[in-house]
Amino acid sequence: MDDAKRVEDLGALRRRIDAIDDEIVRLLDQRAQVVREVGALKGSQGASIFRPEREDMILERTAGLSAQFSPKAMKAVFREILSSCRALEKKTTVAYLGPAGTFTEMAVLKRFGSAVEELPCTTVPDVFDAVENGRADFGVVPRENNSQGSVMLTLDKLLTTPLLIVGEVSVPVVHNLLSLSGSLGKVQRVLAHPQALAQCRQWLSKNLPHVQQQACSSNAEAARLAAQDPSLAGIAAIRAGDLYGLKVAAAGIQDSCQNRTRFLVLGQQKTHRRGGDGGDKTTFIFAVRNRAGALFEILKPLADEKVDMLHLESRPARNGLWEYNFFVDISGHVEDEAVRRALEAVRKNALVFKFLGSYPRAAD
Ligand SMILES: O=C(O)C(=O)C[C@]1(C(=O)O)C=C[C@@H](O)C=C1
Repeated sequence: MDDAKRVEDLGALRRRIDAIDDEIVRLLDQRAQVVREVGALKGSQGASIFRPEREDMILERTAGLSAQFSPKAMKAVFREILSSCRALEKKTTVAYLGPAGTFTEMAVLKRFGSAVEELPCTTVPDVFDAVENGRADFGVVPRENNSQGSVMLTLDKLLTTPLLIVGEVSVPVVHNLLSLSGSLGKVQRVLAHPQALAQCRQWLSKNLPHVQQQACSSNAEAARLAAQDPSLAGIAAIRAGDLYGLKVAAAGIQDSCQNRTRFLVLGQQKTHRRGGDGGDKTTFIFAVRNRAGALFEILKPLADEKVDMLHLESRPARNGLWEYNFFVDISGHVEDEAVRRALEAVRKNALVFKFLGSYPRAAD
């Protein structure tokens, strides 16, 4: 085939691609038009614009439709379509534990897509305050890491906040050693959030045994500082490295390759039932009087109603009496009859009871 023919063929193929792209945009515009109508209808009923359970259904349904693309690729495309469509209904502001480049920001992007106004906050309580005071529509905070356990500041705020949990996001935690040079030999001090230092302990003691370690308020802050001094390296996500112009000195240095963090999405309005097997999750807090069999008795209605308990955790009630608040995650939605009845029974027998929300369970 001569060069002229090849250029002609390439031109023809690209013209076909352009025509298909025109069609995709035409369909996206059509979708946007319908979403605007949904927005107007919901606005007139005072219904919430963000419907995570509906978005999850769309993401899952469309993930399996393509003959060419993987479910992961389809989800990435539709996440952004949903994000832009939602923004046509209403601008959404999301507060999160910042700065930009943290895993919490990655959780924001995974749940909401990029068509949101981001409000980075310096502490977990600040995120709660931003949503409680109406400066943000939603908040995203870390709840639990599967190797380091619970985030106490989040649990403590859940005890008193009027907000509800409206969703959860699970993010794989991949730590990287980032520096200006990208050379391991030049690193004289490693900076990171204490959780990240703990999650990379074995790697650090094996590969940088004599290098000093310094705790920072966040991994993104560690990356920011590393960008100012060539002798420093920060442990952070690749995204933080991109933001601060750092190179990768070592990738994937976390000790567990299963390392994930679960984040909670906080909001003002209840989330509707998604349904399906294991599709929803409900979280509540209770306290009981300290006597024999109290915990067994209060949880018995869950067993009676065949409600699956996913997580049980205690925190000191801080009243000086060695009493505890219990944080519970169960499978199902409060709109499910069995869950409603079980929660009613728990509420009746508890000294303290606080419903924190029913929401779609993170898919991965
Ligand atoms: O179905 C809705 O309630 C919509 O507002 C539409 C839509 C969408 O783009 O499909 C947009 C935002 C919601 O979070 C869920 C879905």
